[in-house]
Amino acid sequence: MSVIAMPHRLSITLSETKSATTAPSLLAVDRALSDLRRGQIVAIDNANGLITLVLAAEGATKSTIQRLKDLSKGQPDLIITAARAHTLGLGIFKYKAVRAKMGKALRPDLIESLVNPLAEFSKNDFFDIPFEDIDLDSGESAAIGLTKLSRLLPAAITVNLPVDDFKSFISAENLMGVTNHDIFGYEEAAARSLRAVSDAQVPLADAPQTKMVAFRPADGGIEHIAIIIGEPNPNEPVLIRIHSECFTGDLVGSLRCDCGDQLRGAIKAIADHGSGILLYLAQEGRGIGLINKLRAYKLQDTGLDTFDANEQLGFDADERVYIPAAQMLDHLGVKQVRLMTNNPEKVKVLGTCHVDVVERVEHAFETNKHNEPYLFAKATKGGHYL
Ligand SMILES: Nc1nc2c(ncn2[C@@H]2O[C@H](COP(=O)(O)OP(=O)(O)OP(=O)(O)O)[C@@H](O)[C@H]2O)c(=O)[nH]1
Ligand SMILES: [Zn+2]
Repeated sequence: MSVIAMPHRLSITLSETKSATTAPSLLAVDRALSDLRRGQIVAIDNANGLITLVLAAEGATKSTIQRLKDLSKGQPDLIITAARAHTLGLGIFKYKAVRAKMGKALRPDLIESLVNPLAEFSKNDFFDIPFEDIDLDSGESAAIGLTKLSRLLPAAITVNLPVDDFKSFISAENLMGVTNHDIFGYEEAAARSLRAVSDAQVPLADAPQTKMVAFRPADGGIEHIAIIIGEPNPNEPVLIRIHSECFTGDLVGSLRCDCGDQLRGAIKAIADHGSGILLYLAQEGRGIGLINKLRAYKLQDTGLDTFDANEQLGFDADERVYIPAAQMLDHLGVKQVRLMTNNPEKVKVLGTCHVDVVERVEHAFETNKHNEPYLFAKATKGGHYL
């Protein structure tokens, strides 16, 4: 470990190598995510003698479904979120995941129509399929968690089977294995393991005195960036912006949202103030990923608002977590912040992550005809300040 003396009063600790305390559970989840995205089956150990074999619903094919059947000698189910079930008109469910006992109807085309609101479907196709609630701590709930972490549509094809020796089973079948406990704890554990791994001066057009610090979790997963402008004094409230990644708005100037203006506006405002920090969090599309955000945009073009579109896809209206932001501020020695945001939820959630938000600083910009419906929905439904 080396402590880098910064030209300003903040100091950061850089990890020389990958942390020796790398949690094996993080690694297992990370590998499972990659297998899932490649259409592979993943095995979840539920620590109760039952394992859950999982295939992501998105991209499932006849042959991968057949492999799941062969491995389990059983009939897999389709698991969707309660949000998706609700938008399909299947009623209100108690927990967040719902089992569709599809039986012989478990075909890629019908799966697609159940999980993807952009696909054609007829309600007649599934009117006789039984749907039931799934316990929060089950392997199937963990399977939904894995698909969300994979930034795929939140739906999984699963089958449970009794297995005495999990390790031997996954090794014999050449499957990636992970526990449900690891999956449920992944986001928080990854955030807690964030370490500053690299930093450099990067003069910006509107803020020449800028340093960027890159943070990486112990499993080598998703990285976040702190943009430090000037010389913030950690003994006083620091002016900060916590900005969620928006490829379309930040990078290529999309007019559908206000992100680009907020990003550049924050940099300018911090530079004008003299010092502060912008945390650039890799949680594109309020945590659903770019591909799903584009799907949400397509749904919004049919008249849905930004929150309903997320729910049609099976996601929560906002899937973001702010533990990474709290962890980065902690590493930078920042205790009290003046937060530039119009989102009351950010202020509230940061408080629960032990960041003392002493002031909310308004951060609104001119609207345009393309982003007005989005900003209107955020204000009227999301409670954002205008
Ligand atoms: N799912 C989804 N995400 C969107 C949409 N429009 C923008 N986003 C994402 O929303 C996020 C906006 O992030 P922020 O600007 O940090 O947050 P905010 O909740 O608007 O709060 P502020 O601090 O007031 O800006 C980014 O990740 C964008 O990619 C949309 O229509 N659907
Ligand atoms: Zn945006």
